Order: sequence, then C-alpha cells, then structure tokens
Amino acid sequence: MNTALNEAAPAAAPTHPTANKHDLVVTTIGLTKTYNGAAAVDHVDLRVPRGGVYGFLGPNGAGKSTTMKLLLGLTRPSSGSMQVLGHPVSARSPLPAGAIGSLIEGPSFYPRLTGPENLAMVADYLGLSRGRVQHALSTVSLTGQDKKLVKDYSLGMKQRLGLAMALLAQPPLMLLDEPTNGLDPAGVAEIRQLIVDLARQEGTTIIVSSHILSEIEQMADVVGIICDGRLRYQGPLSGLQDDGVIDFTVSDPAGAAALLGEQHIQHELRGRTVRTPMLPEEAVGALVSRIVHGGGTVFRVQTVRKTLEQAFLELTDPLGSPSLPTSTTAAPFTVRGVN
Ligand SMILES: Nc1ncnc2c1ncn2[C@@H]1O[C@H](COP(=O)(O)OP(=O)(O)OP(=O)(O)O)[C@@H](O)[C@H]1O
Repeated sequence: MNTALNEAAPAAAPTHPTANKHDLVVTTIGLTKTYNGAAAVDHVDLRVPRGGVYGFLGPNGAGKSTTMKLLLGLTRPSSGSMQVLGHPVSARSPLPAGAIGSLIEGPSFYPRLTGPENLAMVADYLGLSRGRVQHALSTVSLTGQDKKLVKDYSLGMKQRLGLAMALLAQPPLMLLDEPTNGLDPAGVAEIRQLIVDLARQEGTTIIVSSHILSEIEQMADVVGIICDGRLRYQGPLSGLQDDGVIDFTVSDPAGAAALLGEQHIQHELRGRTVRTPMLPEEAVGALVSRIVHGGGTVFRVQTVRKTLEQAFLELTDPLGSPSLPTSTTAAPFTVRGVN
C-alpha cells in the first residue's frame, strides 16, 4: 500500500506567483506583529502582483486586519520588512497620505453631513480637486443621493461611500478589509462587482480580505491564505487543488493490484476498489483491457478530486473536514461558502 496517495494536496509552504519583483506591488519579508508575546502576524511573506484582485483569505482572528494595518502604517511591525509600491515602508518612511486607498473596520464619516460633503472634506485634506467627488460617487453608483445625510444611509450605501472615499485619490493600490461584512446577498454581489470592475477597468491593485472562500473565489486572481498569523498558501486558487486520483472498482482487486505492481504504478487497496494516482487515458484503457482479458470485471472507473472547500479547510482547520464530500468527474465541481 502506498501512503503517498493519502497526503494532503498542497504543501503548507507558501507558493509564490510567477511575477518577478518589479511586477509586485506589495512584498513583505518575515512580517511579524506580536501583542503581549502572541504573534497576530507571524513571519508573513506577501507577494502581491500588480493589477487585479488579491484575495486575503482566513478565518476570524487569522491576522488579516493586522496585516492590512501594518501595510497602511497604522501599527508598527515587531520585526520584518515591507515594500509597498516600490518603496520600503517603515515608521521613518511612511507612504504619502492617499497613496493607498483603504477600507478598514468600517469607514468613519461625519453622520450629519451628506456623502458628497464627507468626500469633499477628504478631498480637501488630501489636496485633491473637489471635481473628483462626483467621479468617485458615480464609480460606486451613489449618485442622486446628494441631499441625504450619512446617518440615514443603509449599510450598503455606507460601504459604497467608504469605497468612494478609498478611491478618491485614484490610488494604484487599495486595501479593503472584509468590505462585504454585514451586507445582504444583493449588496455583497454589488460590492464584489464593483471591486472586480475597479481592478479590471482602472488597473487598480486591490487586496481584499474575507473569511468566505466562495466570495474570494469569485473575485480574486491570486489568494493568500492566512491562519494563526501564518501564511499557509499563496498563489492562484486553482493551485490548491490536487491532480486527483483514480478509483478502479473491480471483481478481483488483488489481481488488479498485481497488474499495477508489475507496471510500477503506485496503488492502494480499498475493499473492491484499487486507487491509483492520476494516469494518462492510454494507461487507464490498457489496465481495463488487461483486467477484462484476464477474466475480471471492471465495475467502475472514477476520478476523485478534493473540493476547493476541503483543501481550504485542511489549510485553516487543524481538524480538517472529513465529512465533506469529494467531487468526482461524474458530478460538477461544488464549492460552498465557509461561514
Ligand atoms: N490591538 C490588539 N491587541 C491585542 N491583540 C490583538 C490586537 N489586534 C489584534 N489582536 C489579535 O491578533 C489576532 C489577529 O487579529 P486580526 O484582527 O488581525 O484577525 P482577522 O483575521 O482580521 O480577524 P477577523 O476576520 O475576525 O477580523 C487575534 O488573535 C486578535 O485578538
């Protein structure tokens, strides 16, 4: 029996996108933040490629907000280094105000002012033309609400106003911390579309955090998965999935195993099933033909693949999720949200 077939798909070590260092908007090396001796962010090496959406995924308390605050200079690292937009960032050399647009822990506004008035104040503070205000409002589809005070805004409107504030300076990089938190499904879809459009149409790099796999899956080109302060994976979501295995259900599993052994093909006996790693179609055909010619019966040949959700849970949940179904070639790929 070959135990290699049972190994979890991706190694826990982070993989890096293929981008070279000049294509990277954010690079961190060994970024660490401890509170009272406990690491909230633990030796994180981020590699965020230029343009597109980088999904920063992890369960509650994983270290997402702390990482974003470190990148924004809102808190200081305990150790490690950061390079943002080509500049080494430290307490001594922070990025200029407005260089990064951000939405962290719910935007704060003057509730007794209108949306445009709130944005105008930020434009003045950043030394920007007030002409940007209407453009930002129309980008987030918040026009026609000019008279309404922010205290009377819905949660979705406040999130959109927060996004408008973040993009007022047309920054090349935006950090959005759980921007869909608390929104209803329609609001979630709206904000998600807005983020994708900003990245595609304006060429903005957007780092967006979430604890919901399905949400990130619909937005992100590249993901970083963090848990207990450590980056467990970095790269395209597709990289989380393994090649899968093939299950041959046969009348004589020992005989089939012997045939595989002759060809030095790894295999594992599971009752009437013999499991192999993914094989070329020709090899599958040849094996089936030899079994049948030897008088055996092949009941089923099935490709079994771990779902994206299982791979994610294995990285972020020490107990994994043994009860979840695996997807097979017989059924469409299913990915459900993790709440
Ligand atoms: N100012 C602080 N003082 C002490 N501990 C903190 C502080 N800020 C964060 N932490 C701790 O650091 C860890 C990471 O928190 P963080 O808010 O970064 O996680 P998160 O992934 O953003 O979680 P969530 O999805 O719940 O917002 C948690 O254990 C949290 O309690």
